[in-house]
Amino acid sequence: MLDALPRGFSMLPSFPGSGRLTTLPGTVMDTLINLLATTWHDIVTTLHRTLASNELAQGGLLLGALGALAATLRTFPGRLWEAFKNRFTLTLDVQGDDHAFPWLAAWLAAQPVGRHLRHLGVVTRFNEHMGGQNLTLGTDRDGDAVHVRLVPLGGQVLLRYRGHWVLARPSRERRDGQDRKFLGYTHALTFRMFASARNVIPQLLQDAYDFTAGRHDGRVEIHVPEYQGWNLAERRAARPLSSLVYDGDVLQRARGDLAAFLADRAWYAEVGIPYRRGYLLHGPPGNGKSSLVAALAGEFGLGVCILNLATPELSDDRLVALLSNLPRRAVILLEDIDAVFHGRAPRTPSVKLSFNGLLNALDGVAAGEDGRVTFMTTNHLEHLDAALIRPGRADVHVFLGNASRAQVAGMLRRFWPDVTEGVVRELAHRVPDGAVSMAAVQEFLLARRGDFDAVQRDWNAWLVSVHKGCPTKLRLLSA
Ligand SMILES: Nc1ncnc2c1ncn2[C@@H]1O[C@H](COP(=O)(O)OP(=O)(O)OP(=O)(O)O)[C@@H](O)[C@H]1O
Repeated sequence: MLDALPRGFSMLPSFPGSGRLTTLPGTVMDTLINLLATTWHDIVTTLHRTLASNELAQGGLLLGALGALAATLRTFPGRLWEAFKNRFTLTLDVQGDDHAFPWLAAWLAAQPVGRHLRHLGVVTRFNEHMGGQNLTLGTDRDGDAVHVRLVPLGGQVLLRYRGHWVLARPSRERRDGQDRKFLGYTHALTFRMFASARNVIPQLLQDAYDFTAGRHDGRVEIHVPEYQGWNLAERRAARPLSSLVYDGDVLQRARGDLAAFLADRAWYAEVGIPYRRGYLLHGPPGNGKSSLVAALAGEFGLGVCILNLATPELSDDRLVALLSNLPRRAVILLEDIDAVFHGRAPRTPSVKLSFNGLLNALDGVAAGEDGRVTFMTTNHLEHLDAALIRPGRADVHVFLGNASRAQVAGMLRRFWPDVTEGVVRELAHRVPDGAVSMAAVQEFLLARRGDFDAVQRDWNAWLVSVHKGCPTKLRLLSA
């Protein structure tokens, strides 16, 4: 049939316009077809002649064919497995920055087969929920136990869950920023199972959640930003609220307000108000702003996400992502906001965040059902733009000033509960109201821990020394 076609080659006529093949005149079509057929015929004939007369070419072809076959056979099981996986199995992926990750990781580590995971990591700053094997190495200077934990980072195990086979695989990937700067690791968990196991996934999630829920041990989890999510940096023993001494009913009001907010979720939804509350703690340094946040968090079993707004890595977009990605039951703490903006202007060129970006992020959608509790602290209320601290962004303003006499007395009682009330009051009375910070009082008492005579002996000299540069207060003191 091909042989019957005319051979030869002739120049194609040029066609005006955008003529398509179907519009070509019949003779031109014929010429084109003939040309293609002739070329194909020539190729086949040449190949045939070469192979018939050249053993080397024959061998080469055979080797090539065998190579192709071997390659196909080699990849065949993999491709068969891929096809099988796609057809009959399903995958459940959980990324490390997702709230469900610690539940599932802990659940997996607690399964008997979890012990067979072969890629382990050692962590000393860990979340109980990470699961793994806890090792106690000794005690530190304070007598607190020093733990490390072996956590699964890789490998895979096959386990049986509610009558289904599940292949579980923890993994982690290195994350690099610009110029290959190491940013940390991204953790993930993959569960692969037969498609028929789809209906046990909700139960698996429920079991993992139940496994970790209610395990709160009273420690406050401190989170720091990691990329667009949060990383558990530390678990601190919660500070009891009773260990803090504030003036008047400051503490009770702050506690009551937060308690009411946490209990009011349904009401907020009902009246359509975004479920969030902002607290502004202001006053001179060392008077318990950060301590109050930590103590309230411990009291209500909340975590604390500490965010430094001045860091050059914090852009407007990243702040929005971080605020909408808070861990469950965690408050956000923006410390020393006056160090970032003076009015609306950034204090240093390294601050990437814009003032409007901060306002928008604070106004953004509250994170999930948990709502959002924001604490801002500042030593200089007067440096802050009114827009930042208006109700809606900072609903409750709490002033924590220097120690009042009542606070000094309270601190003395904490250190020496057995000292008579008369002595405590007399010592406290010598301190002018608002003249020293609570941190300074604490430091003085700590240095004389267990030696009340030294406290009485050094009290006046100490007051004079902390009042250097404050003549009015000194006069009061010596009066
Ligand atoms: N009202 C208080 N009651 C008991 N201890 C206090 C009080 N205020 C401060 N302290 C003690 O002083 C130290 C410093 O307190 P904290 O860091 O909370 O102060 P701050 O107001 O946040 O300071 P800054 O403004 O410098 O960040 C803490 O160790 C804390 O125990």
